[in-house]
Amino acid sequence: MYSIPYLDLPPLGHAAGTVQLPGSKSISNRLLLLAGLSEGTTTLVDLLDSDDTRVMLAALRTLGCAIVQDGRLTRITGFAGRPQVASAELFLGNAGTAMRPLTAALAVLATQQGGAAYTLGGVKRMHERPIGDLVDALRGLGCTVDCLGTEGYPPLRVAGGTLDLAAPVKVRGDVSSQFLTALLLALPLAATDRAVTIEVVGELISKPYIEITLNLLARFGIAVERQGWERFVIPAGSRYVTPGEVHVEGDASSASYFIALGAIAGVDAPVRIEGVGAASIQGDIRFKEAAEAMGAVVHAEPNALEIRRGAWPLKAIDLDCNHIPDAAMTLAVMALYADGPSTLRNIASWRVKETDRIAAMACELRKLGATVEEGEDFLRVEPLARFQPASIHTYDDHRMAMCLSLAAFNRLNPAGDGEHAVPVRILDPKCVAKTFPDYFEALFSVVEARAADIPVITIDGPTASGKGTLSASVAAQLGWHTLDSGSLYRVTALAARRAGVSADDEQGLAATARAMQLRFEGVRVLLAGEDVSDELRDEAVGMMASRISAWPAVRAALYDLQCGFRQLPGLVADGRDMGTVIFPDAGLKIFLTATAAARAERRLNQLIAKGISASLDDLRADLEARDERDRTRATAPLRPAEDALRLDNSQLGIEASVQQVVAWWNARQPFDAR
Ligand SMILES: Nc1ncnc2c1ncn2[C@@H]1O[C@H](COP(=O)(O)OP(=O)(O)OP(=O)(O)O)[C@@H](O)[C@H]1O
Ligand SMILES: Nc1ccn([C@H]2C[C@H](O)[C@@H](COP(=O)(O)O)O2)c(=O)n1
Repeated sequence: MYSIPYLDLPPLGHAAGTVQLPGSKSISNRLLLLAGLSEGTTTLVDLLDSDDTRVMLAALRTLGCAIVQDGRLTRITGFAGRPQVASAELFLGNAGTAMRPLTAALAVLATQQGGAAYTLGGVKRMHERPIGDLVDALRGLGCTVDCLGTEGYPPLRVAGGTLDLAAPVKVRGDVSSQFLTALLLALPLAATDRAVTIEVVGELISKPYIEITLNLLARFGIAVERQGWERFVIPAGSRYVTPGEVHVEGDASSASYFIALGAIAGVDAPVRIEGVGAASIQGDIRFKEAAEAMGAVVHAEPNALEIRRGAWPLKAIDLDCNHIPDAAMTLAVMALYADGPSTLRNIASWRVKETDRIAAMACELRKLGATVEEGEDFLRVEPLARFQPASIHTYDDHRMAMCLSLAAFNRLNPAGDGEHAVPVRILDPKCVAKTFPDYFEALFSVVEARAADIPVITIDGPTASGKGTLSASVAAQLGWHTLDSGSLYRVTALAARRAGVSADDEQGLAATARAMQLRFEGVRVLLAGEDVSDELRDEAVGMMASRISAWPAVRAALYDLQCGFRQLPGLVADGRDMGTVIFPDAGLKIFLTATAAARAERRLNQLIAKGISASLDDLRADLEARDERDRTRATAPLRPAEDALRLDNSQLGIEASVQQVVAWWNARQPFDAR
């Protein structure tokens, strides 16, 4: 996951490959609650691991469930309708799928257990999301529910009361279907002696989510009788019975981003999505039909989808999106690539989600340059001929981040010239943790970008100037990859030494460099499967690396390997010739220096930390000799690129150096501060 303030997406190109979807959030949190309420142990396979499921798991633990997580399996031993604690304060983040059903379940349980009292709260936005319709329904049933802040909003306290099930329980269905889901999940706890009827007031929205609820209830032994979409009867004698093992299918809403990706960029080969398909019980699977209406070519298997681009530009649509409320957001961004204005209707529920998604989507699409009309319950988006670079606010809303990432395909824009392309900055990218923590990693694994579009910062300089340290920290701040090019010369030196190849044998060394079987695992370097990272830092290996790196054939042998590190979303490369030879088109080049005295002292401290003693004078003499050789060799000598910025960190701390480089980088980016 990218836990950084912003992630810049360079202009992206074609897409192909396979994505494994994380488990469905809606199914995961429903299953967790059902397992928690049941007697016995339920094993959930491929449960979603995200912010929203973590708060549900924590709440269930607090209430007395035993939970064991073991790889793909989560085993939950339920509290069988009797929480182990009579009072608890539950923090539920911004997870509506936890807040609503837990409120209902605990309100009902609190009526059955004298003295029980539970409070349920979350983050600030959760306290702005209405829950009044559910509170009214529960109070109508005889539960005692207090709103601790604003009436009709969390935080809530449920405590005591007397259930009266004689009359049907009434609940509004036109703001959020989660209120009905909450009652459907909670009321089997009360339907022991008599059937309980729920009546929906108003037109029920998001019906597919109710189908998921009914489907999962059935698996736990509760066969709800549905009478149209107005009445639901929970049979007398209801009792939750664990089905044993349940597999969590992939998240159909999350699939929408990759379906869109195939429709926009699946040009030569399809994008394959595994984990969800035609057999899905999730309503958002019908996003597939909306994408097909826009031109996508979709091949559906029971548990997988393959998507290719069909019509291009995409076809504009005018669609009632009530049946795919979450996935429909993705259509708003696809509309930028369409052949006319697209209208998404019946989406009023967007306004009470993680953020007011109609307002947020309109605002962010306009930043890209789009013309957008926003109504109480609709959004009309015109195709965009020329995208503007934009810094996208994500409103702590995972779907805003994932949808807007699709704007990075603007190089493919059918109304564009194929040349004009802009990056997209996604602010607070870690908000995807709510449902899809590794979304951006998954995206980068199936998309391509022109090498020239992938940003590079080079950091060259003499030995022990702090290149590696600076490079790693800048890369961590930007979410980029690193290339420690010195380690490639060092590993060549080590491989040659082991193979008995002389430092004077240019062709033998080049052959050694080409034949090396290397693997990089983070900062670790593996040579023929052996982790040689520590050995590479030997002073003798460094000295030999300096000698062999003077040979043009050795440098040529390592050229392609180094270029291959230029991968999405960006690269910070350090060495001697990064800015002059390997990445001459880098967007920012730094020449990092420090006095020989400072560098020798840093090296000494490094050795002392490793328990190795050395003389400061010897170290200084060695590094000066190495610098001299690196500077004076004929091929790719150590020198600043003409357009490099110089940074002397003799007196500048690591953090200050990092902030300086990031500031230089940002000053060159096209994003404004909106
Ligand atoms: N600005 C700084 N101030 C003080 N110490 C620093 C600074 N930058 C780096 N160092 C320290 O200097 C030492 C050498 O840093 P580093 O290994 O990053 O240098 P390098 O240029 O990559 O070296 P080499 O060329 O040998 O690979 C490390 O112990 C590091 O913590
Ligand atoms: N781009 C590079 C990187 C390194 N070298 C050579 C010269 C250095 O003395 C030696 C070891 O590098 P270090 O790990 O100390 O950065 O490798 C080079 O020629 N070009």
